[in-house]
Amino acid sequence: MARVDLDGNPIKPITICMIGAGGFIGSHLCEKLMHETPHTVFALDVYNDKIKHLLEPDSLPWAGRITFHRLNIKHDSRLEGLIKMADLTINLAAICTPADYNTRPLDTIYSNFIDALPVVKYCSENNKRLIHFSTCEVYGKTIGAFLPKDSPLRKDPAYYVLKEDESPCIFGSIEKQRWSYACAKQLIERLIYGEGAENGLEFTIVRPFNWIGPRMDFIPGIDGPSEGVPRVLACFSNNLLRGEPLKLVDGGQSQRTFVYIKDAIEAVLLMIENPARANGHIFNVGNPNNEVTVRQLAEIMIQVYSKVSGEKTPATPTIDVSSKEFYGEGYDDSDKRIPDMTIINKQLGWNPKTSLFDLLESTLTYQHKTYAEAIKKVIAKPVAS
Ligand SMILES: NC(=O)c1ccc[n+]([C@@H]2O[C@H](COP(=O)([O-])OP(=O)(O)OC[C@H]3O[C@@H](n4cnc5c(N)ncnc54)[C@H](O)[C@@H]3O)[C@@H](O)[C@H]2O)c1
Ligand SMILES: O=c1ccn([C@@H]2O[C@H](COP(=O)(O)OP(=O)(O)O[C@H]3OC[C@@H](O)[C@H](O)[C@H]3O)[C@@H](O)[C@H]2O)c(=O)[nH]1
Repeated sequence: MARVDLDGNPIKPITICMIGAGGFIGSHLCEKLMHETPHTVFALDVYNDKIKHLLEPDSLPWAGRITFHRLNIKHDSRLEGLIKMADLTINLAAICTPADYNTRPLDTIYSNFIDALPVVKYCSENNKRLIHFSTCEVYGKTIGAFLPKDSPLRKDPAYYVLKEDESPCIFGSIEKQRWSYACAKQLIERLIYGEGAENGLEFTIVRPFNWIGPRMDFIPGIDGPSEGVPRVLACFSNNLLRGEPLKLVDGGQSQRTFVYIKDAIEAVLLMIENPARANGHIFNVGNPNNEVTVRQLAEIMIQVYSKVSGEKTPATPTIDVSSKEFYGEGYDDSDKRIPDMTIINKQLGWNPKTSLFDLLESTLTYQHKTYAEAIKKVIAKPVAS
């Protein structure tokens, strides 16, 4: 049965240059493209651990449709040629773990702005379509965050719902270096938008709202550095696997909406295969129905993990820590992230399906299956004298 786009036109196979294909989102996107479409992928990244299962053995049904190119886009002459050979470039490459933003602000700014400049240039000069991954963090803080704590207006959606074509970008002061990432992402968005307006670049910008699922980041001391600080799903998974209390930064009062990676990848495939509907647009991709405070997230994960692992919940399941202690100087946070869904509904007819409980059940099942044995060995091993 020939595959058709949202307007009933047959979808013809294309070649995609995917930068950062070896990461969390990239690995799921490569899986989707190999399993469900005829498209060809050049997978560019410095690592390929998360996509190795797609690259070998040669007997895989899609063999030949995905090739891995180990390169660092900061300084690799192969980049332009690969963009020119493809029909579409998807740029996922970034330093995107908050623990780095205030501790490695220069690397963060270079990674999220400077290093993306040649990608945009090569696409624009060669009339190639670009799908660029930004972040919901470009919205920063809500307008409501500045209202008095007891103001009834805080309940008014006009003060907290985040809309691509209306909401401002509100960051903390310069010494709050956490915002180095979001501000770099804002400026690359503005550059891409300008290339579209002035030079006709066909672009789509994606603002992910906390996509979570298997293969996100790493478990410190197992498949990442012991001192590494990944994003909250991996931090909490690590604490649960080790039977440690989950650390709630500044009491875990910040709110987030989480969307299952598999739902979100559906939205990206719609953007890839419906260029006429996606070009020129910025899209929120998230699940407004899955809002929790970080403390509530911890509580649900504790409950689900004990169901998945059969282990009982430790006496002290959570502890509060200060952001200064956990992240160091210059941390700041987004208070609330609820995506307005009007534009993505209208253009692509996409909506998320998976509840927070269900996505956490499948993700923690994966985490427990993948890491529990290795963690037991590490815990059992006497500390090196
Ligand atoms: N996961 C989310 O919830 C989320 C939310 C908002 C924004 N994003 C954005 O989506 C994109 C992908 O995020 P992710 O969650 O998959 O992160 P990730 O860290 O798992 O993936 C990023 C990948 O880019 C690669 N990369 C970084 N710099 C590179 C370079 N110079 N050359 C080659 N490869 C390089 C990394 O090796 C990594 O594999 C990022 O741009 C991020 O800002 C993700
Ligand atoms: O162990 C932890 C880890 C994190 N947290 C808190 O959990 C919340 C989420 O933290 P994360 O590290 O997952 O990342 P954030 O949601 O703040 O930003 C992320 O959003 C989407 C993308 O732009 C990036 O992947 C990243 O910037 C923050 O309030 C953080 O302070 C804890 O309370 N305890």
